[in-house]
Amino acid sequence: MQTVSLAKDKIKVLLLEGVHQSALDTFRDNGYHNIEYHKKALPDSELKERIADAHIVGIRSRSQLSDEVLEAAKKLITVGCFCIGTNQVNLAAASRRGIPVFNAPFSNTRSVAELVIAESIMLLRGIPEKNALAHRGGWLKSAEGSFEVRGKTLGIVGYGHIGTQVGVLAESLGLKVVFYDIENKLPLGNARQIGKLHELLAESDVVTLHVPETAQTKDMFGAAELAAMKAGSHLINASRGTVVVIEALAAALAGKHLAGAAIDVFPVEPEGNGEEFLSPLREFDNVILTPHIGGSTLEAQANIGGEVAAKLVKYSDNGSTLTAVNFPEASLPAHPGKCRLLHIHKNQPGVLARINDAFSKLGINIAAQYLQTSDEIGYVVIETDSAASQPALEALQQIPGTLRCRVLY
Ligand SMILES: NC(=O)c1ccc[n+]([C@@H]2O[C@H](COP(=O)([O-])OP(=O)(O)OC[C@H]3O[C@@H](n4cnc5c(N)ncnc54)[C@H](O)[C@@H]3O)[C@@H](O)[C@H]2O)c1
Ligand SMILES: O=C(O)[C@H](O)COP(=O)(O)O
Repeated sequence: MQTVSLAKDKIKVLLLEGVHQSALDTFRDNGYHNIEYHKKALPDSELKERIADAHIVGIRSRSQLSDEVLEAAKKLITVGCFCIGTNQVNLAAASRRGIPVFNAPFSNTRSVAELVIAESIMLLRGIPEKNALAHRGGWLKSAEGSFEVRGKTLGIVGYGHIGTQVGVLAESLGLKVVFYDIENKLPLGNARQIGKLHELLAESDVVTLHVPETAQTKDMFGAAELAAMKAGSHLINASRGTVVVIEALAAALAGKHLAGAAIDVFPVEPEGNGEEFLSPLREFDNVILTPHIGGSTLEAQANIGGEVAAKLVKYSDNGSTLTAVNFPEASLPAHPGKCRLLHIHKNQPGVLARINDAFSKLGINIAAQYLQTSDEIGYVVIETDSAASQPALEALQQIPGTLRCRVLY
């Protein structure tokens, strides 16, 4: 069990993958100066070493926080994903250890949507192959296979934060928008939800994928889905590399069933900028290949840095878990003049009663109390007078089912 009650200069913040300067500024502005910063993701063994004494860790999509890595992170109180995806973190393992995980659900969505729109235009004009040819000294001035996007149909798979923005931007260019989602979604503008994926595929000139990485979306686009797409249509994937079976896509391109594709994410991506990018798609001039940069604009990165760092600081200072992706969400007011105890436990009957009973026996007055639960986790926040903080913390540590306790002054 972990007990953390530390001065800010003792709290180590480990930031990886070159998160934006705005994250460092936010930590420093809030009194967190013990920051270890790395421009890249770390190999597993080094990650385990560096994370061992970290209280707060910030990553992007590259670092894998597996059960094993989290096991090595004995002091970790919270994780920030400075991106949207949280599939790189074993969320269940983090929950089991009482570690809330935060992300930036909106800040890079516009950047992805803009890229997708640009790629749709490029693909329908046949620009990728004309561009590639020109780089090799060729000249292909022809209207053959070159189309306006106006009046064409864009099929969006996953109509969430990114998919909806893609739809709105696409309509402003005169595209018809259809979408497929496992949930019933409010269609924006004139967009139309289609209940069956294959029906969407049959009528779309461009299909763009915006689903998260889940067990259900793994290999979601294989040979059958690609064959169900209109002959001469295009596929865009800026979601996750596991969603498309890349060999099946290569076969659909080789057989000329698809006229082109734009792929930003891959089943296996290079560890860093120095490493060679290997993919069966490299041979196709009609495929736009981008190195997972859908969300990589300076605007997005600056916003994400400030947003996620602020969430981590707030959790560390005040206990708020609002928008945590794996944890009961508690929005907590400031606690001037009181000490705040955070108690994270397995969600089992009787914990709150035991806490109140223990405090009552010790004569500790509870000034305020909050409880939020999820299936697995219970999160109790208690305010007492500062003088009572130590006995209160000791009492909390004895409660059966306790995963972690922390005191905030
Ligand atoms: N390329 C990049 O740099 C980049 C940047 C940002 C996000 N992303 C990826 O894009 C994904 C989507 O981002 P978002 O902000 O729009 O997420 P979101 O959660 O707002 O939307 C995802 C949508 O997909 C739907 N969905 C889930 N499973 C589905 C399924 N099996 N079939 C159809 N629909 C399904 C959900 O209901 C939801 O509407 C992220 O999870 C992330 O992996 C990539
Ligand atoms: O999940 C995301 O937001 C994207 O995949 C971007 O990830 P990145 O921050 O590693 O570019």
